[in-house]
Amino acid sequence: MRLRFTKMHGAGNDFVVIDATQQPFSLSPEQMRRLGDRRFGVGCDQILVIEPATSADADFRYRIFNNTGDEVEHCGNGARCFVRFVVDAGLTAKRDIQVDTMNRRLRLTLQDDGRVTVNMGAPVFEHAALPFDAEGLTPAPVNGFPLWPVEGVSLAVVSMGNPHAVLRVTDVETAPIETLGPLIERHARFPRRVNVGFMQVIARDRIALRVYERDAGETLACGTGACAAVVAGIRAGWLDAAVEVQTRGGLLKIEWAGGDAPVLMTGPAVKVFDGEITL
Ligand SMILES: N[C@H](CCC[C@H](N)C(=O)O)C(=O)O
Repeated sequence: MRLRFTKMHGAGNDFVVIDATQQPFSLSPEQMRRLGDRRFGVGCDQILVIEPATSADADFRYRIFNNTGDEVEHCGNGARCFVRFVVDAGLTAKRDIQVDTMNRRLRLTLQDDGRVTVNMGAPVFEHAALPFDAEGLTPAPVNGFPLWPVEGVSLAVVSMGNPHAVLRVTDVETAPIETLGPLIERHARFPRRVNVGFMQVIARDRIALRVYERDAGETLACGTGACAAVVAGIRAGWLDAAVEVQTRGGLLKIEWAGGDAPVLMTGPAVKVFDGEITL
């Protein structure tokens, strides 16, 4: 089938965006994998599919597939690229947009400087939300926030709609991403696997972050991972309510007032090229 797409990135986390409001979308998992393959297809971390809204007060629905073809619940960098796409494609005249993902309602605003602010919803700490199996583990609380011993490190577990395990490291450049990342990503205590964040606290308002993502491996940035890391850092008493997150692909700003307040993420969204592919 011939498919029109747009290649985009948010802080280096890259996407193939499919407008399914203007063309039928029905790819098999194998076709999705080929689309996402950096040698046999277009190549990306995730595939974003834009669909008409299915609820009255939303403007769109947007689905996210990792480049393995697995559908997932949320993608923060992708949400920003989604807004850039629908505005540039003339699919909406709005600049404040409401979109439904698999399990959340996001509110997004395209700023005058071209950055996008996303209301990412509130973090969830219940283990069933990830899911995380803490059976038999004794947490080591920091400032009353439980960190869980897994594979010899202390993990904060946070759901942003998708699952995150965050550990604090002294230097992200020397952190054992390649070994510990996959070990935790597919650890038995995370039955639906997990995104693994390695956070270096530089100051109370600045961290460096690398994320070994579920399915995709290390990406240059992870929006939901940045939210999860800042939330964990605030709960542990290491961070203030507004934090600049340095990722390998660029800077994200994350704000969280605590409790059941939503996490706000602001960052870039860039179109790279349009294309067509036959799958
Ligand atoms: N790999 C993630 C999905 C993409 C998240 C990330 N790209 C973001 O910007 O939030 C997962 O399986 O939950």
